[in-house]
Amino acid sequence: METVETKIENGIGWIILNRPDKLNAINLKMLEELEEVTKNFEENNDVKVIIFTGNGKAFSAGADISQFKELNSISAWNFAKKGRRVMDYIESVSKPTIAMINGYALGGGLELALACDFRIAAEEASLGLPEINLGIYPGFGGTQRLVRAIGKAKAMELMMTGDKIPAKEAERIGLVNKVVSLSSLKEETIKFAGKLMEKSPIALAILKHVILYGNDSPLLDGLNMESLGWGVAFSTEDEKEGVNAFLEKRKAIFKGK
Ligand SMILES: CCCCC/C=C/C(=O)SCCNC(=O)CCNC(=O)[C@H](O)C(C)(C)COP(=O)(O)OP(=O)(O)OC[C@H]1O[C@@H](n2cnc3c(N)ncnc32)[C@H](O)[C@@H]1OP(=O)(O)O
Repeated sequence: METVETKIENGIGWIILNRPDKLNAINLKMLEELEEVTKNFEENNDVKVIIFTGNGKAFSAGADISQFKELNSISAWNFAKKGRRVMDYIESVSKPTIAMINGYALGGGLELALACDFRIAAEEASLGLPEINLGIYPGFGGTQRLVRAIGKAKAMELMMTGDKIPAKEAERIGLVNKVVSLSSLKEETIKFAGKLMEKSPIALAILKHVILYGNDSPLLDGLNMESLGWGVAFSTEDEKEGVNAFLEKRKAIFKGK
């Protein structure tokens, strides 16, 4: 891989954006590699949780602006569609995903973080969608995901002013789940991932699907999805284990079966 590093450690699949001299700006190559490594981790049984982060002082400063010089309306549309497809894929992965935001998360970088299930940020991080300052606007799904994450008023403010906000403010408005010091970011993120790894991966996968797609559907469809998925959970060994463990007053050990 040219633009991302990967490793698997203790059930965690790490995807590390690796263009630190360009603040991990997302070019076409990185988009392609992100898709490939995410697919590999989705299919690898050793990976229970996927964590995205960046090398150096940024998570990612967004799409690579230097590539914009060559774009016309059609190629820009195609670039945006490709980026969107990759972000949609990352969002749809059946395993829990965490964006570990170590520094700048701007533009397409924040859009990548928004495609993850959870965002844990360092106090020093700065977040925003500054595309409007380039005469464009978010194109990797941000116009839709940010509104759903924090509500229309704040989302419109962030996108239409292009202001960057510190991690603490991002936490206050519900854009990130947790803010910790940079020195404890990795440890705290691993601890959070550990909590997820104790759960049934099948129940998590069904739950994630119901939350994501149920909430984008009419209420009745979402509620139907919830009941159907709830029934499906009863076909698993994990459900039997969870219920038996409670009744036998012991900790459940889920096998993902
Ligand atoms: C077609 C589909 C598009 C999908 C929608 C997404 C759009 C976007 O994401 S547009 C990009 C939005 N992001 C930005 O506008 C942020 C741009 N960067 C900055 O404003 C600053 O770099 C900074 C505030 C994040 C950090 O400033 P500073 O600490 O002073 O660092 P430098 O500016 O010197 O940056 C170091 C190095 O990195 C290059 N770089 C930074 N961001 C990008 C980027 N988004 N694209 C390409 N290159 C970037 C910067 O040019 C420097 O490179 P050198 O000059 O070669 O050292």
